[in-house]
Amino acid sequence: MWDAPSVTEPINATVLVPASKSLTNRYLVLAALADGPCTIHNTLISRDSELMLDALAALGVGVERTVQDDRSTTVRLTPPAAAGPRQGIVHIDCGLAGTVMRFVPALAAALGVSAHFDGDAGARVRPMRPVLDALAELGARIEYAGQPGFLPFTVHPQQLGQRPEVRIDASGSSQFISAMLLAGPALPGGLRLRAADGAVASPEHIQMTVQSMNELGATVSTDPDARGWQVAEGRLPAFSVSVEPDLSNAGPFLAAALATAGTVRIPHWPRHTTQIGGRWRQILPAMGARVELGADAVLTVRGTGTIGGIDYADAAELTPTLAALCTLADSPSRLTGIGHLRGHETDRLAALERELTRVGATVQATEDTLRIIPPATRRAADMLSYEDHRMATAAALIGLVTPGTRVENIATTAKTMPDFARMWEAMAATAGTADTPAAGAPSSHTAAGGSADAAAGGRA
Ligand SMILES: O=C(O)C1=C[C@@H](OP(=O)(O)O)[C@@H](O)[C@H](O)C1
Ligand SMILES: C=C(OP(=O)(O)O)C(=O)O
Repeated sequence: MWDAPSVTEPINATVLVPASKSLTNRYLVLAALADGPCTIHNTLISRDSELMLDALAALGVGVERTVQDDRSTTVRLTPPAAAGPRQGIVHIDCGLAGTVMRFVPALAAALGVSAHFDGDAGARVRPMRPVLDALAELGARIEYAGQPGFLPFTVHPQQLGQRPEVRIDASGSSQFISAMLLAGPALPGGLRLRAADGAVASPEHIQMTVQSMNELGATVSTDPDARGWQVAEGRLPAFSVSVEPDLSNAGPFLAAALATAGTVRIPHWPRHTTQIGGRWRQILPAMGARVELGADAVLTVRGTGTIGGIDYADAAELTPTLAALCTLADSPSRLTGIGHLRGHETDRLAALERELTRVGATVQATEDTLRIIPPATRRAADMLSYEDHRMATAAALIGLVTPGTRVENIATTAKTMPDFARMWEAMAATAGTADTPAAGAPSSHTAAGGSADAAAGGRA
């Protein structure tokens, strides 16, 4: 149990947010398909990215890392010299990382490596079937060790062949589509992929995959209806890239500005991004904040003391933070189109319903919607995190303005932000300090009452 810090005055912090999990793990996979060594600056170092690095090493990718003076990590990856059948079966631990459990089986199959996959207990119930069926359709053999369609399983690539078109049900996760697209350049004849009828989960993440691939020299096209994709076969040219800060993980810090009527600045905010966290720039003003992206790439969010409820669709991985903020609002909210979050780290709709009710909110979860009526008075509670980093950070946000809140297993934030507790405590410690313009150099502490720096992580 972690005693969440609480404040009674506005916070005033500059927060250096670590690199994006989604971009890091895409760049890592793509480096395995390049024609020479690749360099990834400001690589996220967290449980999910470590699992990906270990998986790539098991597939024959050379991995060297260097910690830079500014504490960011640069990773140099050397792809395997040639794809093709190898002796033996490699073992891959997916932890609870959706990007590892979905992206790596497709990559292993495309590289011709037989691999056994397993993960945390919570990973064994996350949906896998659509991507494994797609690999089977291309000629791989999938051997399930437990329940068919779930971890653990072994992928035997056999001889992958070409298909005119592969169809995938993407209603459970966009990662099924992303996995196949990322492996596409290494598949014989490339890939033509279509989403089967029905919803496509988290479409921003598919766009992120397509854009990252094209930026790094792959050839991926999207059908006009955004439900079909074509990937050309061919090794990517060796690349060097720098990872943006994780804008979804910026969310709880930005929300803290609203919760405390304070100010939070995030340096290195990309003006254009494929990250869904880019949407905080629209969501937070709609809830009453003042939001400004400066020419110096610092995003400044100022709380006004009023938080309005919101009716919002498709918040995807932003949902836990948003739901916590809705609990602090002065009017009800409705979050729709989030049914597939029931297959995330935990059933997030059920978990949010339970935990937000614990602090006094009236919460109703339907199959794909959350309705949240904020409590007249919040209760301090012991909030559970369900091995879910975003449930833990959502609880920290409530704790920031609800003295006595404790959060179970705050260490679960190591999935994407290992330094979260320290960063959050540093941010809380700025409560009551004077508001000053954001410092240009994010790591500088201003003397005597200036804006404190709750920095951690590296800069691009
Ligand atoms: O591809 C990615 O990096 C991700 C895709 C999304 O998954 P779903 O489509 O399963 O929601 C998102 O929620 C997850 O945090 C990261
Ligand atoms: C759903 C998430 O993670 P994963 O990549 O494990 O699917 C998430 O980070 O919100």
